[in-house]
Amino acid sequence: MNSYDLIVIGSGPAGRRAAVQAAKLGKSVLVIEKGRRVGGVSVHTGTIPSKTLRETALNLTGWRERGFYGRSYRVKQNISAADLQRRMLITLDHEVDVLEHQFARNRVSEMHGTATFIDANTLEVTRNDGEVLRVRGTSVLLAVGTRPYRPAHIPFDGEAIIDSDEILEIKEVPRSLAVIGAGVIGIEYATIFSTLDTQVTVIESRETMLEFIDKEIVEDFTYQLRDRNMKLIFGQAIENVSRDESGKCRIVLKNGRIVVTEMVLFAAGRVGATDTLSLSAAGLEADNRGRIKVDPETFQSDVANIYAAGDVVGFPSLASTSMEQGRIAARHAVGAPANEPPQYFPYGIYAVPEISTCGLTEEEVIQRGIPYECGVAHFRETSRGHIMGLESGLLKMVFSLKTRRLLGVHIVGEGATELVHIGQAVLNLKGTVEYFVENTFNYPTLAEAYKIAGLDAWNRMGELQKVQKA
Ligand SMILES: Cc1cc2nc3c(=O)[nH]c(=O)nc-3n(C[C@H](O)[C@H](O)[C@H](O)COP(=O)(O)OP(=O)(O)OC[C@H]3O[C@@H](n4cnc5c(N)ncnc54)[C@H](O)[C@@H]3O)c2cc1C
Ligand SMILES: NC(=O)c1ccc[n+]([C@@H]2O[C@H](COP(=O)([O-])OP(=O)(O)OC[C@H]3O[C@@H](n4cnc5c(N)ncnc54)[C@H](O)[C@@H]3O)[C@@H](O)[C@H]2O)c1
Repeated sequence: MNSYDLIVIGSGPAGRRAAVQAAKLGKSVLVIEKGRRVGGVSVHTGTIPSKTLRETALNLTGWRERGFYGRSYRVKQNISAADLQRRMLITLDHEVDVLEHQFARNRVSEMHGTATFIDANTLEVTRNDGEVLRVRGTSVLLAVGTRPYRPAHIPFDGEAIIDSDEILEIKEVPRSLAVIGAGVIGIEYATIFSTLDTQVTVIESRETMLEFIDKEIVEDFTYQLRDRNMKLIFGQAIENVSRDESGKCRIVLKNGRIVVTEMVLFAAGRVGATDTLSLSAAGLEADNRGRIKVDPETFQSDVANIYAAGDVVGFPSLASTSMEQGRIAARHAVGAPANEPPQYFPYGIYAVPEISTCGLTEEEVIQRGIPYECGVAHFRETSRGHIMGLESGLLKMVFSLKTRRLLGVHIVGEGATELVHIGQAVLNLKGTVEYFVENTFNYPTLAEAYKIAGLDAWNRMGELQKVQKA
């Protein structure tokens, strides 16, 4: 039986960073991946395919140019599902190639098969060709991720009633689509398909969506979606979903309303992929959503030599945070502890338009009783916004009145997921409103919105200070 310092189960963002980190520290590492190719959900069914689909849809529809040329402007008429998938496959191949090369040059061993525990140090791997073998690890990292939640009462058929894995393989772009669940996945796909002129209806059982995002940003976002005719139904549970004789999907809501569409995307959460691991053999157990409890600083589970990182440990379930969790877990596992990560990380929602946020929302600041001031800039106030023909886009910053420090940055609009990093740096370096007022920003850029929002807040905060000093 082969032995390794660290065995990593899963080759998604958490697994891959962990494996390379341990290898860089001179440890022997094995990655076990049940998929045919490495990369995990992130590369094959989640982050990268959905973001590539988004980029393709925006390019082929000419979405970004419509501010100038009107809503009927198209780069390509009749965009097909094949058009959308072509670019995705090329991107995925490239991602896998980069990853394989990383593993090879860092001497990380790979095994393709499904891992199950025999005991806390021993794993049985059923390889994809049927062969079964055992391996031993001093430490084991569970980076098995999640899969779509598929409740029994939804009649998934892989064709018209689908989950977020299956949406990547559709044969035609639907004329109408109902998206059940206004979480990040649901909202990203709903808005992407809306750019393709699909009539989209979003059904969400809660009264609002994206509750962790600053309310003013969600309001602006919601207005934009409604303005382009997307139907948003909040506070409505689903009675049943079916297909009629003509193949159309019928969604009956608890209040009796019926929504009829060509396709239904069920995107109401995900569950940890822990059911095939035989966790009990290692002395571990998962919660009712398949997730594993860990120490938030070391990612060590209740069993000393077993660690878990990435989506399988729950919030925030991002590729970005999973990578960092994997790296930290690997360092602890091989006895080279890492520093704690900075307090604030960015969250990017690749809807159309993008949303990105870092730090405290205005609602959180109020809840904590912190005296504060906000600064706001509209992208249409920036020269870059004019050049790009932007009609929308909003950047908001929240500052402490007492310390003048930036507490949170919230953006909706073009480039939000890139722009947020300026705010993130100031936030984690404990910068104040003066940073934005005193520094010069490239012109014309969207980043100038920081200057405008900073001045907006400072004008009010400055007056307050003078009064206090007097
Ligand atoms: C549609 C969608 C869009 C997303 N968009 C973004 C985004 O824009 N930005 C962002 O930061 N995050 C995004 N995410 C989230 C991101 O994909 C996840 O946070 C990330 O993939 C989690 O990484 P992970 O390492 O935990 O595991 P995963 O990427 O889930 O990979 C786990 C791997 O483990 C393997 N595995 C499972 N069980 C076993 C076993 N028993 N034996 C062997 N192998 C096993 C699986 O085959 C899989 O390859 C998105 C997710 C989805 C679904
Ligand atoms: N851009 C990104 O970073 C990105 C993109 C996609 C996914 N993700 C990650 O993937 C994870 C999973 O995303 P998700 O959107 O599937 O899950 P989620 O749990 O975040 O959202 C599910 C939504 O569906 C609603 N819902 C649940 N049951 C329902 C029902 N029966 N009818 C109507 N609505 C219902 C919930 O109230 C919730 O709003 C997220 O935690 C997220 O971090 C990140």
